[in-house]
Amino acid sequence: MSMIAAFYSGKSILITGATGFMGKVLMEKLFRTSPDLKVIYILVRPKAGQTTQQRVFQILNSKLFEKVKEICPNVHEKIRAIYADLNQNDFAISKEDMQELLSCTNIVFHCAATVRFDDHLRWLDDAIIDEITPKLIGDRPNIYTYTKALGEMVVQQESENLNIAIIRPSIVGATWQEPFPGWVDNLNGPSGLIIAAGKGFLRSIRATPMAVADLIPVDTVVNLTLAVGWYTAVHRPKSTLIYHCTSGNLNPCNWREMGFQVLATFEKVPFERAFRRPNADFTTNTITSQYWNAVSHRAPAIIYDFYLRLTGRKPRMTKVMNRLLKTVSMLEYFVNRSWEWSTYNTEMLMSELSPEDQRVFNFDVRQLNWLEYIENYVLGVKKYLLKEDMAGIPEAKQHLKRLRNIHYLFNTALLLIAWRLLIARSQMARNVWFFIVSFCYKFLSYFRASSTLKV
Ligand SMILES: CCCCCCCCCCCCCCCC(=O)SCCNC(=O)CCNC(=O)[C@H](O)C(C)(C)COP(=O)(O)OP(=O)(O)OC[C@H]1O[C@@H](n2cnc3c(N)ncnc32)[C@H](O)[C@@H]1OP(=O)(O)O
Ligand SMILES: NC(=O)C1=CN([C@@H]2O[C@H](COP(=O)(O)OP(=O)(O)OC[C@H]3O[C@@H](n4cnc5c(N)ncnc54)[C@H](OP(=O)(O)O)[C@@H]3O)[C@@H](O)[C@H]2O)C=CC1
Repeated sequence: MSMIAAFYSGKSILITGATGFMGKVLMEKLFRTSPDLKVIYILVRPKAGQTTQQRVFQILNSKLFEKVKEICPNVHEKIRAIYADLNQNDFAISKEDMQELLSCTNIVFHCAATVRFDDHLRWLDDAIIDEITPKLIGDRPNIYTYTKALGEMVVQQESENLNIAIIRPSIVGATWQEPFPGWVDNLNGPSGLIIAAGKGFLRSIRATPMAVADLIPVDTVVNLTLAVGWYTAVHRPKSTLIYHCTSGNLNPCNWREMGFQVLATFEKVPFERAFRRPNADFTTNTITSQYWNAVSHRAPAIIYDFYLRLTGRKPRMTKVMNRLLKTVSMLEYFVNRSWEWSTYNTEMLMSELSPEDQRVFNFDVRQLNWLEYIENYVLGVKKYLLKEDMAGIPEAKQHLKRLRNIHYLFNTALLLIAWRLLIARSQMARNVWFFIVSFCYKFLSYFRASSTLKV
């Protein structure tokens, strides 16, 4: 019997950010392993024209929750969606709901956050904020990392007699094993770049090939989170423990290996209707990177937009490319550095788990096979983000062959034009050209003569 699963049975649990990537996987795992938990309160705000109830309905009807619905058929009765907006005073939670939460909640998992890198700080006048932001964030690469640090500080300062723990995941990726491999539902982190590369938009990135690609599967983060919840409540450590949920020092993989495997998977399962053939060059040099941005990214976008204009359609590729390059530039900080995270607390926790718990709540990233994981990740991006059917693979491969032929044709035409221009302007180029032509002619004549002799 899993002690962790038993711990959550009969409990009332509050999750913030349950509609997000990690929150959904957390909720799914809780229902699957502790189906007799009492209730999960989730703080939800209406979004994109959907009410809070519609959002919950959509989550429960997604593929992610298929297994849960078999194990816990009354799952919808065990979710209590509470209207909330964490940006508002008292989170905009009604008095009755707040009362219920305060009196019934046993455990809180706080996952909500805005994960955009460029959100604005709000408390002051915009002009003042813009001026002081660089000073406030100091060496940090963006407002996101600065506000995460502030969040940790507030939690530690205000915790009083609560048992709390902090989990710091690195770059969270698709599921490794549970409830099935490769599940992902948003464009953050590597997922957006995998799409951009697979569709042939992104062909070069300023990244350090040997830097550690510290990815961590979302189900690993969730398993650690649930184990931490159990340990913190049962063992009540004297101080607030920080758990690094990272792969870098236990099972490192670098960006070069990762890029290579991503490209290898595109060969087997290409994405549909690619703009260009997928390729991923990593360069550390700023000038080379700018060159590739001009030649490999902006120029094809401009040419394609020209073609769209010629055929009476609205140009759009330059806009898409500008957005993509902006996103890539925001992620560059993380792909050009390696960090060493202490996994002392995480390993200590692992040693405290029973063999059964180590199996059910596995967060031992040493068991992760990167090649298999990345292949499943790319497949997951294709299936769950792009919603592409596997039946379309032969057509996608044909399309890539056509793109390759267009590429060869285009390059040959370019070479001929360049050569023609050179010949027109330079005596030396003309001499080289006549030398090559006469050499080829003599070569062919010799072979013709020798084959005639044999006959
Ligand atoms: C073979 C190569 C593999 C190489 C693989 C390298 C992986 C290298 C990963 C490093 C990753 C480090 C991460 C560490 C720490 C966290 O893990 S924190 C969680 C991660 N957070 C993020 O990734 C957020 C990054 N994104 C942003 O901050 C904002 O989207 C940006 C970059 C500022 C863009 O803002 P914006 O111009 O206002 O654009 P926004 O309205 O957000 O979106 C515009 C369009 O772009 C799309 N979009 C948004 N985000 C993305 C995205 N990430 N990608 C693509 N499209 C996107 C939107 O869907 C939208 O499309 P439409 O709806 O218009 O059709
Ligand atoms: N993804 C990653 O690579 C990493 C993530 N993390 C951290 O893990 C946590 C979860 O991230 P992830 O699931 O990827 O992020 P998502 O963007 O997928 O989810 C964020 C969640 O927070 C909710 N939220 C944001 N603002 C508010 C608000 N004002 N009121 C109510 N709810 C709000 C969102 O609700 P809604 O659906 O309504 O927008 C959503 O449920 C975050 O704390 C993040 O910083 C840490 C390291 C890496």
